[in-house]
Amino acid sequence: MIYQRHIPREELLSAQLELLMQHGRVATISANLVGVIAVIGLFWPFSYLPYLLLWGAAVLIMLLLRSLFMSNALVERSFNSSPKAVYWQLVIGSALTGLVWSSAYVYSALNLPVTIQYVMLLLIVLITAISLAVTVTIREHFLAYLFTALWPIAWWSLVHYRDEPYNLTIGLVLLVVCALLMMVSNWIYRSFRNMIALNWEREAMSRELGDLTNSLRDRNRQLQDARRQLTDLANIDELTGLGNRRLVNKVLQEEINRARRAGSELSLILIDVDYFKNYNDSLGHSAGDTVLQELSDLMQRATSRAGEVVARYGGEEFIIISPNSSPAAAMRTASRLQSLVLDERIPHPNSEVSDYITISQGVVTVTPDGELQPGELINRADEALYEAKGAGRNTISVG
Ligand SMILES: Nc1nc2c(ncn2[C@@H]2O[C@H](COP(=O)(O)OP(=O)(O)OP(=O)(O)O)[C@@H](O)[C@H]2O)c(=O)[nH]1
Repeated sequence: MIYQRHIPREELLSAQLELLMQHGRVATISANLVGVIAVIGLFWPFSYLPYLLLWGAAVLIMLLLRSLFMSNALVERSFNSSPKAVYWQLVIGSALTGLVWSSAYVYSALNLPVTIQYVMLLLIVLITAISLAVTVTIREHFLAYLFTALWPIAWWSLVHYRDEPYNLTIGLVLLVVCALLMMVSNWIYRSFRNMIALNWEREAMSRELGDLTNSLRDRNRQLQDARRQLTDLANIDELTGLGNRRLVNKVLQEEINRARRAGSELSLILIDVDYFKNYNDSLGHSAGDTVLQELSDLMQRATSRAGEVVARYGGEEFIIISPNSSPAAAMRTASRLQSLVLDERIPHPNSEVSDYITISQGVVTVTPDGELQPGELINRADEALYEAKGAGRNTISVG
């Protein structure tokens, strides 16, 4: 489920701070640096040089500290851990820079030719415009600058309207400019904030989508496992743990196809317990079950060739599918199984052939042609088994 989320205030502030420092750092510092150089150039002929240089050095140190602070905050990502602290330091830095420019203007108005005063005003307006463009992601950062740079100049000009003919105009125009800039900064700031919030929401949603995709992938894997387990269960005989008739049909078809392609031999051994009905009747059905389980273990021990499959074909009938197996090899497997069963000496109280459990086996080997079907192969093995039964049981007959 995807929810419409709204960016938490702290995260919004962190994102704004990062944007401001990434994009505003170089531009703000460069604009102020150019301003300092311009002031030194303009004031040079009219001021006491050591004081001017001292002022320039102080402002440069402040700019350098501001730049270092921003670089540091970006590297250590302190705007994430303590955004409020970074916010206030940036706002204070901005206010201090504004004060530098308003005081420089007042100084020029009081001590320097009027042309220099106007050039200063132009310079400060330019720096303010640059500041607006690059630092407005934090509105207060820009407003702190505006109210310490242009705002004091406006009021100073109005108060000293008699000193210069244009002071009144400058004061009034600057008040209007300040009001306009406040409106514009508010408008740009809102756009930025929406952009950041939208971006955050998009990232949050894509993160959630990623989580959803992962959990869907997990569920899919679980379903596939469950399906595989179900298929396995459907192919397994519950009593003996061997493959069942369903598996025999599937494997036999596959092995016939493979042997047909490879032109190789395929052997089948059909096994039946002798006088098993009598055994059940004498010792009970559950004793019969135990015998079937013991025999299935022996069959697995008797098979050793790669790809051989032992399965319970039904009732007390078992089957061994032996790929790439010659008649001689199949006969060896059947003989080994017969010996193992006899060696086990499982008492049979009512067998006409032995005092112990015995089995009869029908063996058939084919090199499948284009026509051979699994059923035909089973029938041939069944006929051989029938022969073995007819020959007195506890025997192996080859079909
Ligand atoms: N205990 C037990 N008996 C089973 C199971 N499945 C089939 N049988 C029994 O196996 C016996 C098979 O008997 P028949 O097919 O008459 O053959 P037989 O008595 O073994 O005689 P021959 O095969 O001719 O030697 C039946 O009594 C079935 O009830 C099983 O899962 N457990």
